[in-house]
Amino acid sequence: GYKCLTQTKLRYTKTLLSDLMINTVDTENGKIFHPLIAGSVRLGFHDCVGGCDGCINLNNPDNAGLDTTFNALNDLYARERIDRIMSRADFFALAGIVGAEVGSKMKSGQSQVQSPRIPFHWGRRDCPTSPITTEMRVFPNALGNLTETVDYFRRVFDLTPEQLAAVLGAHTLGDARKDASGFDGEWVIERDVFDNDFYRVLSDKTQLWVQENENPDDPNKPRWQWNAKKHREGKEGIMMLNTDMELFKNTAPNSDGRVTSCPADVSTCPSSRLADRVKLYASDNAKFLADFSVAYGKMLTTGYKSWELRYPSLY
Ligand code: HEM
Repeated sequence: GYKCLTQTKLRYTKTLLSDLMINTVDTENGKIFHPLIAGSVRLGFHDCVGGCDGCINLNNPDNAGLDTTFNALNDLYARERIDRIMSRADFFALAGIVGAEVGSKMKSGQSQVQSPRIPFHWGRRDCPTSPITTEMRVFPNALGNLTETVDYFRRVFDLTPEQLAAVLGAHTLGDARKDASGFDGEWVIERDVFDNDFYRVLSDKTQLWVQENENPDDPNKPRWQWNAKKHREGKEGIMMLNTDMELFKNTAPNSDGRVTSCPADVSTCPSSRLADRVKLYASDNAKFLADFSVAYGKMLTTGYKSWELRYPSLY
């Protein structure tokens, strides 16, 4: 096991991670983005389902799309001998934290940045086959309704419904891909910027939310999602998953994820019980970042008793 982690070594590892995230770029539709920012925040979450253990099963379809981030982080961990400093599970959790921090600084033309402050404790243990595993963990169903999602996050992460509403704001980062999850599009225009934009877009009626199936040819794998008609003229596809939309609207999807009550205009469905939270976060970025930090920080300690994880020491 690891005996101690100093603030100095923690700061050093965080710098390696943020440099990697800033220096790794990709382009889509002629726009540059930093895929490891979103990927790291998602990986931090996925590694902690069933307990944070530094082990990912890339053959689980719910991990589709994580491979780029997984490989880049594992390369860094090996190349810089971070295995001398912390477990891989600690490293993945730290990457999630750094992803949110770097994303919060990606806003252009902003004089004063508001950043999340996610607590980092260390002492996580890796599974014996780290970084890979054949274990099949169960991830939330993107076609599901609010009750299912609230139950999942209470059971798996001990989060309250309000904390669920806060962590889903992570979807302001990154995108969903046809060749990964089968869903398609970005949640907001600026996919690298971590702020409360997810809630502003979600609660914006002028987006004209319409439910569409992105995979109509395979009846066994429906991919119902909410597309914003406002942006559909261009290539930019702004979308929400059912589970995102359910934070704001009570859409009553059936078991396939299809909505029949308001598919052509979500604004005609009634408000969900978390709609006021969505509006609160939409109007208050500092409050969102504070609540996100607590809830995501809690997710990143899943599977450990409080005394098993420690703050880094000063010396
Ligand atoms: C109801 C719960 C959730 C569902 C159903 C869900 C589902 C998904 C899906 C389908 C994708 C697209 C994957 C792809 O096609 O590449 C995605 C991406 C993402 N998710 Fe979630 N997610 C949930 C909760 C969360 C949480 C709690 C976090 C972190 C706190 C998170 C962070 C992300 C990020 C950052 C991406 C973008 C990844 C990238 O661009 O590489 N998600 N999620």
